[in-house]
Amino acid sequence: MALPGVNPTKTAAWKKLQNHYEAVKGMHMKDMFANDDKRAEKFTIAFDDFYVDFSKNRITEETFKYLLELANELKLKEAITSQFSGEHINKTEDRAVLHTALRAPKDAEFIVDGENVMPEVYAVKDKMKAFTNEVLSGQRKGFTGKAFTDVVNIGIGGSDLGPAMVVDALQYYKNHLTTHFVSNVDGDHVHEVIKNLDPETTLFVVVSKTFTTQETISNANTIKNWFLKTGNQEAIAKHFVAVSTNLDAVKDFGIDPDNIFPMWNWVGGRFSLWSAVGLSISLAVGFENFDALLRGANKMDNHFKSTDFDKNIPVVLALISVWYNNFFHAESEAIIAYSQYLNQFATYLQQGIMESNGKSVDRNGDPIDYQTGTIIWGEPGTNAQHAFFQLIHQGTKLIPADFIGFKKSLHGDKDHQDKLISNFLAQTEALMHGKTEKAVIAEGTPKDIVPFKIFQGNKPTNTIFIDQLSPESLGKLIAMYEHKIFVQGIVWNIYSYDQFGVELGKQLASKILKEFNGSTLNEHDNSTLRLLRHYKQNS
Ligand SMILES: O=P(O)(O)OC[C@H]1O[C@](O)(CO)[C@@H](O)[C@@H]1O
Repeated sequence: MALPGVNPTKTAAWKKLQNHYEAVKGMHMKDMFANDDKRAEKFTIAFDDFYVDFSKNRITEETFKYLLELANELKLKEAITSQFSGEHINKTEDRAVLHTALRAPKDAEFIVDGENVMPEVYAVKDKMKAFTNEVLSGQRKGFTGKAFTDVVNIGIGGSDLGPAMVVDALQYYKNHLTTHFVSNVDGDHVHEVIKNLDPETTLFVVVSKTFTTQETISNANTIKNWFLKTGNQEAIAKHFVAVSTNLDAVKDFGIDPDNIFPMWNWVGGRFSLWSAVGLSISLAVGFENFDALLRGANKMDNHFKSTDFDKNIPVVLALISVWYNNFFHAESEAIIAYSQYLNQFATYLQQGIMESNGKSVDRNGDPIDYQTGTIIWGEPGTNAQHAFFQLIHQGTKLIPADFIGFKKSLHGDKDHQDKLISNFLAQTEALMHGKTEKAVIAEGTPKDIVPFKIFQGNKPTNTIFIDQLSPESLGKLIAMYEHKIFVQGIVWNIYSYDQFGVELGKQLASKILKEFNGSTLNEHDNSTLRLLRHYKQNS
């Protein structure tokens, strides 16, 4: 069954929400809490080691009811079933969307075009496990017989951001290998990374679903040429492996067919870290930890698939985000993780969320006249507090934020942890409560300074409180956002799994690249033409 193409703004629930918004928009959350001492209890979901409090939002029980009605009216349950059953819900590319199969148990069944993909999934997992163990034990060696000390992941977008974020997030669990990531076509990136590497002890993992991406192929070629200054063609087989769906192109590049880890078209790039794209994760933290990451994601998949919507974390977070995006006209959402380990988490989610839901044509092919994908940004707390929190607290924009925190630290420094978590809790309280004129005056503030010290409050946040950062809890957290993306795509009546919006710039860049070497210039607007000439003259 194809996903329906219903304009959400035409549903009965949307109309109810629209009217209801007029009644709610002026309410202060402070009063909502004062009038209902069970509010936090009602708007909290506990699942496994996750405690998600969404009570500090500008919602009432009525809002929540209408949002759930919206999900039902738009047939979310049926859409979830379509996704998990391998239907080609990525209609514009005619593909199934089954990253969930990658983290399912071996005896699960995921049918793509009439065939259960689980045996293939597990064959690749077994290959990853064996390869990881051989590298880590030193059994697999470089061309001069030395064990590997370094791994370089060469990829971009989904072939870089997921592995890079996870390796950084799980650095506490890391082993002796040093992991590097080369992504940008900026030559300074690749040269900066290789300048201190020893070709005899470095393993290169070229990750590209298509194996045609300009950045990745350029970086891989630069590294191969650098490598060939020391090693010979035969040595390449020991030092280069690839992850791709394009097996012929990988072979043409010169990589030994035994060193290819396949992936599949039913895995989108930005949802691929669970596949062999995660090889550098497995190498960095060991296969057992990689598997635990997958296990965590699978637990979130089951929660998403089988929990009623009112207790379903991804569904609730998605609907609340729709509430702000489409009724309050909030343009962005901040992701603030109170863990330095999650330093790259917001950057990673930018691709997941913005590449998926940054669309303006609906599932019928018609232009959309309502807001879709939100702008995602963020930095870890407490650093973010000293950077941009001023604007969230006292600026003119409404910025709903997810606060992610962990009850226990990894190094066990209770003094630091108490300080960190006191900030984590204080910020959402301050954002909700604000500070009244009366309170500012009571502090003895000079009269002319009083207006500047008032905080309106009423700033929405979700608190995602997790026991501890582990491969498993990280897997759940990532999967939680993946499902949120899916739900929002269903509500907004868009296709979340293509990314045609990145193509135009790529096409023009390849045209311009040719003009650098030729004497004739193509037709361009006057600005681009002058810039192009400026570059040609001065480079
Ligand atoms: O893995 P590939 O094919 O090199 O693609 C890299 C990235 O490029 C994109 O297609 C567009 O940026 C992403 O969706 C993808 O993750």
